[in-house]
Amino acid sequence: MTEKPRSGTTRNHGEKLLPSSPRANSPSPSTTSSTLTQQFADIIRRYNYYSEHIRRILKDTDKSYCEINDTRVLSSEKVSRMHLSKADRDFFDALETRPLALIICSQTYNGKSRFVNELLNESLLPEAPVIDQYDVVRMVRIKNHPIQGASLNISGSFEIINPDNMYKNVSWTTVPRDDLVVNGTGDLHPLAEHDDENDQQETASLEIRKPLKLLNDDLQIVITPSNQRLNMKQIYTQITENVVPIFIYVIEQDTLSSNDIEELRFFRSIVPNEPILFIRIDQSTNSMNVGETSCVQIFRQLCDLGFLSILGNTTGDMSPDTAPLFQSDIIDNGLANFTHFLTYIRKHIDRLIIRAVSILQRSHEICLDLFNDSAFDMARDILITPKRLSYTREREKNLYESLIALTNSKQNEIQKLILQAISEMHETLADQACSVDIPGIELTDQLTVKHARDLKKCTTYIQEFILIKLNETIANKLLDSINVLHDNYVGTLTRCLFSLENNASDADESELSTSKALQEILHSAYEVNITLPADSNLFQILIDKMKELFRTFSWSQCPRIDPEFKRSVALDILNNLSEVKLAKTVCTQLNDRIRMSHENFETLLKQLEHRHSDRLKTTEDKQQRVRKEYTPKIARLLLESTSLKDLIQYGLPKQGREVGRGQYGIVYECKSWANHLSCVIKSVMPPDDRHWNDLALEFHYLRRIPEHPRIVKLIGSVIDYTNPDQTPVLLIMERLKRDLYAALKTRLDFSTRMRIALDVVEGLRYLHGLGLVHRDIKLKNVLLDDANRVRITDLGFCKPEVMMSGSLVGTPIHMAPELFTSKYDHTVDVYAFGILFWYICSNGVKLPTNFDVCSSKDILWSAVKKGVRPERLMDFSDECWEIMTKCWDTQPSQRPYLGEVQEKIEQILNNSRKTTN
Ligand SMILES: Nc1ncnc2c1ncn2[C@@H]1O[C@H](COP(=O)(O)OP(=O)(O)OP(=O)(O)O)[C@@H](O)[C@H]1O
Repeated sequence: MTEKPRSGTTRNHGEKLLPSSPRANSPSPSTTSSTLTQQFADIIRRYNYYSEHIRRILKDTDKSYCEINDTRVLSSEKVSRMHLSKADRDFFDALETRPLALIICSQTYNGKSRFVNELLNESLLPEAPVIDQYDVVRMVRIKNHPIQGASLNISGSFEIINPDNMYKNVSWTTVPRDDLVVNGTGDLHPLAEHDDENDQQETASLEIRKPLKLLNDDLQIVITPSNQRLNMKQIYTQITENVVPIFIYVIEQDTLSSNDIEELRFFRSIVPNEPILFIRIDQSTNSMNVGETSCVQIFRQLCDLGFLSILGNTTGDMSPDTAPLFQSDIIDNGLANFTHFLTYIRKHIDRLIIRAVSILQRSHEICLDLFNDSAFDMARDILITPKRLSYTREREKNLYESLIALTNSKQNEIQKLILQAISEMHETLADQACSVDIPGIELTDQLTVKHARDLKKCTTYIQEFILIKLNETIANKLLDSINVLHDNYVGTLTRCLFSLENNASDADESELSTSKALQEILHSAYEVNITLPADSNLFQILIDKMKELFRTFSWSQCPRIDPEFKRSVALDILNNLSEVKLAKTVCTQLNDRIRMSHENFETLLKQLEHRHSDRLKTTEDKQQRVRKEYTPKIARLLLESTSLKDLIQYGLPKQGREVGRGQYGIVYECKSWANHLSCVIKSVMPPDDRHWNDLALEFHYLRRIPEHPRIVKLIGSVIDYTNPDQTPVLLIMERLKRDLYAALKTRLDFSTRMRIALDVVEGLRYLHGLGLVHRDIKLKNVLLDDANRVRITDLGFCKPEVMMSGSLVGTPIHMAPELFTSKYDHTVDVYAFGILFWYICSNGVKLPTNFDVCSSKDILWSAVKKGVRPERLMDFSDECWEIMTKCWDTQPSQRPYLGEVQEKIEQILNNSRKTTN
């Protein structure tokens, strides 16, 4: 698409933007050839103008997404969610690179030629009887070109079919029959043989180039072939090749034949969402009167096919995603004037642009949602991870101390356990030892050992056998007594470590392994070793003890290694075990083991803390970039895409008289816009990028807030690009009667004022419930309707708590002292409400004297920081005074919940009503 100069750039603010809005620029009822050409040109200019904006927004969007991708503030999975789909990209590519084409279809060739000739206002195509209904007619492409010419083109190629078929020195005014009809004769014998070359000749299209006022580089006409042996799909591919199609179906017979119906049905099946404009013309070239009966009949047939609806088509609905089938339309008596035709073409083109801009808008919305979610996740991570780490440390310390205390206190118990195990198993073990096979020992016929060292081996083997058995029993008993602790501590610790591990999952592998290592240590320290497997330390202790006991054993007697010997060795060890010594050694060993594990745990936890603190630093950087850089950038793109959509659909709002002024903009009345009566236009001219961003965020958050009776309704937005040096952003909102400042000037009765206070609290609670903080509550941002009910406005500083980066914003007298520390939360709104409530109770707009004496903003702020607040006025009741003083408490944590404030004001209101009654 090429850039087109804008025309009619004179502008009466709010009245006219060129290209003008669809409604403001409706074609005149009777369209002559020259106005038709003019209006067509306007439509195409408008299309180019908006396309250019869309291209720019798309380019900026791609650039921003690239940056977001490169800086990895979002995971690649999230980034892929906001990227445009392949189908969307193809759509943009088509809009950018292809011209629009009116694709003219009809029941007969004659219908098409009559319509096209009428549209171009010249006899370009031969009509009946030169071409008859059985002629095989080529597809024709008509282009605007300064030099007249024609050629035969093969579909899908830029080549012409054969140099002989190039029409040089075309001088005709009407295309000769032979150039249009396949084989020139018009006879297509069904049994005629076709080779490839003949097929190409037959299906080649005729391209006509000539100076045509109606067309231009961005608009062509394509006439579908007639009676060709191609199927509908091939025809569809051929006629839509390299163009953005607008389908026109000319009906020139009384009804649709079964063949027409079949073709239309097929068309619908291959492109269900493509709308068609049906244009009914009469059969006779002379009469323009069309019979009503046939009109009704055709209408019914098209309804049956699903192109039209008895309820009326929805061409007025500009939503790009809804009911595309019913965007088809029908025009009766289509050649009489082209008014309806032009209206349809403009709406169709608007729909294309709206679809494009909606794709961008949706992508921006997804991106901002992802930012919001990730800002929330990051804030939570930054807040919770250190707490989780210290909790883990605490729990482990508790576990360690309890285990040490337990093992110390359990020495007696362990001693008893050992004694009990020995006595329980005494006989059984002795019996089992009798039948034990000792491997790797060579015995004589008398069952004696051949070498002295084998006797020691036999003895050791039986001793070990006994100890393994004993070990199992003791370990199980020990484990039972420590199980309670395991459940209490190890479970919690494991869970805590697991979540730390999960937290670190976005980070590198080493963090994962640290967490894993901690888990392993936990298990080895407090679980695995307590089960005392055969190769555990406890076992080794017992073996060592045994060795001490049996050092004096004499082997000179050379006993027989028979069951009796085995039993006596077993009994020896069982009888000589000292449970006291064993228990003590077991406890010491357990203590050592636990202490060692505890120290390991501490070392690794420190490492984990370091890694998390590095990670959290990166997270904080990301959080700042998301808050301060990317969110405003995408919000601005969203403001542009949404505003462009609104501009195309509803045009520029008409600006009425000024109703108010803020620091950043002027508010004008506007009688109606976008089907809304009584609106205001807040016109803001952002002086720099920062203000642009603030405005874009205000727009974004206000737009995302579900409708609520206490929050002003945003109807839409438009950026006025008329003057490229000054592009005011117009936010269109519902109109209210006045602001609270104006209302208090006229004085209000007590219950009305309490009602207003309650409404403000309700609105604030709603915003806080959505995670938003208003940050600029003041008299002028509280709007009142005719019944003095409130709608909170000016969400310029309103942000989700997780997106706030501690900026100093607000209106001085309403600003809480902690705003200067950069660390604050939603309670700044409670503070501001306290000041607002002071005004409400004072029933006026006079500054509190304590503030009035401050000669500058800085003096006021330093007084506020020192605790200076508005003075109590004579007629303040205790209850009201208590509410305001609590709300403006210096300590944010001491300020009341708005729910409590609401209850108290309700009580005050009820009491006042009772007194009045
Ligand atoms: N929707 C509305 N209906 C009626 N009047 C409105 C509406 N919105 C704003 N106004 C009037 O316009 C004035 C300016 O509004 P605006 O939101 O631009 O600025 P502000 O809140 O007064 O100041 P600032 O933006 O500097 O904080 C308001 O004080 C109010 O009187």
